[in-house]
Amino acid sequence: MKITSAKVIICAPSRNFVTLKIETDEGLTGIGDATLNGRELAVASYLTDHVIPCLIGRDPQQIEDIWQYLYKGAYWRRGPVTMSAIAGVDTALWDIKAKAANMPLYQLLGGKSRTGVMVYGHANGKDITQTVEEVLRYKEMGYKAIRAQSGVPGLEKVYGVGRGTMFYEPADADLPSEHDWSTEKYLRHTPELFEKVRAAVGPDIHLLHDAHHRLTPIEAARLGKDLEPFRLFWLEDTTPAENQESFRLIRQHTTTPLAVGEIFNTIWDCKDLIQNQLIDYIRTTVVHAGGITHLRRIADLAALYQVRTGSHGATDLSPVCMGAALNFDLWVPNFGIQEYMRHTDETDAVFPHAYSFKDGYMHPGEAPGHGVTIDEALAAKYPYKRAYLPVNRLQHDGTLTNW
Ligand SMILES: O=C(O)C(=O)C[C@H](O)[C@H](O)CO
Ligand SMILES: [Mg+2]
Repeated sequence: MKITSAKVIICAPSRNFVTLKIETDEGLTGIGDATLNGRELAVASYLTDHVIPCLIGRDPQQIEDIWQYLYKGAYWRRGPVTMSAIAGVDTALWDIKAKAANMPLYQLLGGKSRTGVMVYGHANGKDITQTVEEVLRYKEMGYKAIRAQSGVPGLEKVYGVGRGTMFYEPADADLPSEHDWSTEKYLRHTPELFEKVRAAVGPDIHLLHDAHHRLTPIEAARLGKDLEPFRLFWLEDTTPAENQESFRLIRQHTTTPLAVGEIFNTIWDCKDLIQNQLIDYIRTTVVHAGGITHLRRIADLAALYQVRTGSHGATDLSPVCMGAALNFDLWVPNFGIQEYMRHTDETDAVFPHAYSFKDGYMHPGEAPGHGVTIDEALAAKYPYKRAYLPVNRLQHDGTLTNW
């Protein structure tokens, strides 16, 4: 089999997505997600200008060799642009291989290890009362695990709290909008939020929370400690994780399980965290961590240390990524949970898919490949529209901080 052509499809049905489509001389095609929120065109250029010319004529069945060729061959390794581009190729090649085998991708990976993929949904509200109502609504919809985020008194806009309740989209402007931030206000508010949420929802629902990289290690340690009575499934992204060592300090102070990794691109970003057992869940996902081939390597390392997976699944990861991730999740032995932030109907129409949600669990479906396709004619009706994530400034003096 040979790769005869490949192209990048950029579309914006509700938000921007970058999709790589690979065609072969045997008529089989595969697609991969290569979306990098706010930097979409950089990955599109990386693929079109630098990767696609290297793919033509290669055997798409040699997934590992192509992965190594793109990773080592660039000389400049790692980084979100490179690894999202490699992920796009890798996902499309696994799609082709599974279609050639006439199997859903999870079968090719080793078959299913569980009956369904437990997912967590996003409940958020402008204040505690509204967030509690939302958590109960998610419970009613069948979710077994729910992430709770709430507006903070005295702050105008807070990460995780959108205008709508089902489709939160933080990349909301063609230049970054500016939010204000106060760690003191957030740390005062969040334990009360979880006290109320836990009391309302009962002991059996898994609760999660995302601090979105905003705290120092000692602040994170305090939050983890304050949240212990409410038995969180995980506390996510407490500190900017470039400094893997900082997790040691957090760990010394709290038994609240820790999750990190949505902005990691390779195994090198999480190697120390895993080997030193400083985290409980690794959140790397297919599109930003080099595809199925590399994610499998990360999960295997994590398994040695009883660290479980909890892949990122926000709306800026396309349904193509979601389909691939669900196949991975159904197989991976050390699965923990999968994030599931629903896409809009417009997005779902552009990316018809075999996966489905029922009673808190998802299933990738039985279609050969990863089970997601793209309606190119429909995609063409939604051209790229620049959209950036916000930035945060400290409320008291305007210093730029982590968003
Ligand atoms: O879903 C999450 O946990 C996020 O933190 C979402 C991120 O803000 C989003 O993917 C940024 O593009
Ligand atoms: Mg997050």
